Amino acid sequence: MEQIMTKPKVLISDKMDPNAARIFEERGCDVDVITGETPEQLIARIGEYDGLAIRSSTTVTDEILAAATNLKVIGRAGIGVDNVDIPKASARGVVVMNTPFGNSITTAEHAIAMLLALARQIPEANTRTQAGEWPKKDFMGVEVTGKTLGLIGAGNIGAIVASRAQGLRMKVIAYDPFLTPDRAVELGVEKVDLGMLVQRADFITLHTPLTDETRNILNRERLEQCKPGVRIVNCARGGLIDELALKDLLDSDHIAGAALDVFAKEPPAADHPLFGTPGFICTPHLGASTTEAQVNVALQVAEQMADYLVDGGVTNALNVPSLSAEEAPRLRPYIALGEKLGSLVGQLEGPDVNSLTIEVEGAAAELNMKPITAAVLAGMMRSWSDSINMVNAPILAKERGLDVREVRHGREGNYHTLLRVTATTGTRKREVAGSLFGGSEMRLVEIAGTRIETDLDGHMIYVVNEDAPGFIGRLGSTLGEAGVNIGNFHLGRRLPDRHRGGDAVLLLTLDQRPTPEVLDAICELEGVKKVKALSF
Ligand SMILES: NC(=O)C1=CN([C@@H]2O[C@H](COP(=O)(O)OP(=O)(O)OC[C@H]3O[C@@H](n4cnc5c(N)ncnc54)[C@H](O)[C@@H]3O)[C@@H](O)[C@H]2O)C=CC1
Ligand SMILES: O=C(O)CCC(=O)C(=O)O
Repeated sequence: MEQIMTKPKVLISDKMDPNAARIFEERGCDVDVITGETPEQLIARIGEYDGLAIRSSTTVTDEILAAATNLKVIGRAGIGVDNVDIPKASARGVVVMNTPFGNSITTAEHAIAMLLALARQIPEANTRTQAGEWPKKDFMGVEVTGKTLGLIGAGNIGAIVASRAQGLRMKVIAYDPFLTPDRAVELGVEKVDLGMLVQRADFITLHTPLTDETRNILNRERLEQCKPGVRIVNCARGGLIDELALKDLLDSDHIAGAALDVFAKEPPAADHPLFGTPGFICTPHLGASTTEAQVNVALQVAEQMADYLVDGGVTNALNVPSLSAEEAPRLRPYIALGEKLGSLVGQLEGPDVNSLTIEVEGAAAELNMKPITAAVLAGMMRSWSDSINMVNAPILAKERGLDVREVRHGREGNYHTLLRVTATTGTRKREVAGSLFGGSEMRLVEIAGTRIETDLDGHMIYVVNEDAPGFIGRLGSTLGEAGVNIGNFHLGRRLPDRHRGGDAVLLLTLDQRPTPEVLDAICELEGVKKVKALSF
């Protein structure tokens, strides 16, 4: 993917284990650690950075992204990315990554700790005992052994909670629309619907992201349907539970206990209605706060971001396909070739292109095609519109309704490796092909049905003319009279017959950009059918 030639600059804007800064430095990045800034301060600063490493305190809004004119990647040292406007980041071509496993054990352990704390009312018993009381009779707890735990969300953290709860001899049921029956068997959990879960569970723990579907998943109605005496733990995201309804149902003793690590608004107001409610306990979003988890996520986010900024590798990105740091160097010349071929068809056909076919053959057919396709799209659309890169090009192509096909040929062709791009508009079809010589030197090898072999570099002119004697001389004189020097000259006859008297295709590299007057003069030469200035 995109590679930075100067030293990449990274900002760590949230409190993060120092290993992150160390890794960035070791990987050749300049790094600043500046935490606790206001959004305005971040907006003023962000323009100078290529990478932004965050936890949950920094909220990356479109305003911040708009000011982040150099930003290539945002790395979340953690799982939830609801503090990043991912659609806006994608539209601006910024990769968003997270570390999906680094803190999952820690967060699952926190959920189990909260569950046991609720079952035995440990926080309040502790407070009163240390205050000099001996309130033994006020704290009758419940055993968890033999009780039913209802998991809402059985992904990474939910699965770990299930295994720990099974160790405590609990029966685990789970509501997760994406949980397959096979996976449920593997986890040893019973898959149920949400209605069934709330009716049967003695304890409920939540482990979903906050989405439009999960917001208020435990709303007042669902909370009222819960088994009387239920205890609920949320170490996932605020907003999954209706906090006011939770307060009312704790007050009425329908719910025996609730433990929140996360709140709809963080930090919550000092007079939050749940504070002081009997049976309610909370922690300040501590789910991921262990030494082990913070080292894990810091190391992982820094390695991933450096892979991208230094080598072009992409891991755990939420808005682009993965590309390993080993694959990236092999793909880099194809990405460059794809961008050039895309740019060529984009310049020749303009924004009328409505479908694009990308074919790979020979050695190219062994590679991950997604980055090559993204490069062709970026090259093509960048010739019509600014701020396009490999991250936002596939999204913008989809928005435009561009039909994009990828074809991988097993056949052996004339070239060791070949990338062919065919763009169609309502009326025309444009086919170009390129190859790599010596592993990395790119060449255009076919255009308009004509075999040719040229670099696509600098200022060029593309000419289609009737193949007749004297034309090249007249063209040379026209350019010479205008003071335009020809650097390179490539000529081919159109396939398949390549007969004399048909059309010829010329690609000229010039030392300077041709003026509109020069192009008009070439257009007027006898036999000229098409002239187009190109630049790469
Ligand atoms: N308190 C804390 O400090 C931390 C909180 N978290 C939160 O925990 C959440 C879960 O993390 P992981 O398990 O790693 O994520 P995950 O992506 O592995 O699992 C999420 C699960 O939720 C399920 N899900 C999605 N929509 C659902 C719906 N409408 N109803 C029921 N299930 C649904 C998915 O199918 C998936 O299995 C994260 O999204 C994050 O917000 C994560 C780490 C630390
Ligand atoms: O970074 C943190 O402390 C919060 C972790 C978290 O919420 C997450 O990883 O989703």
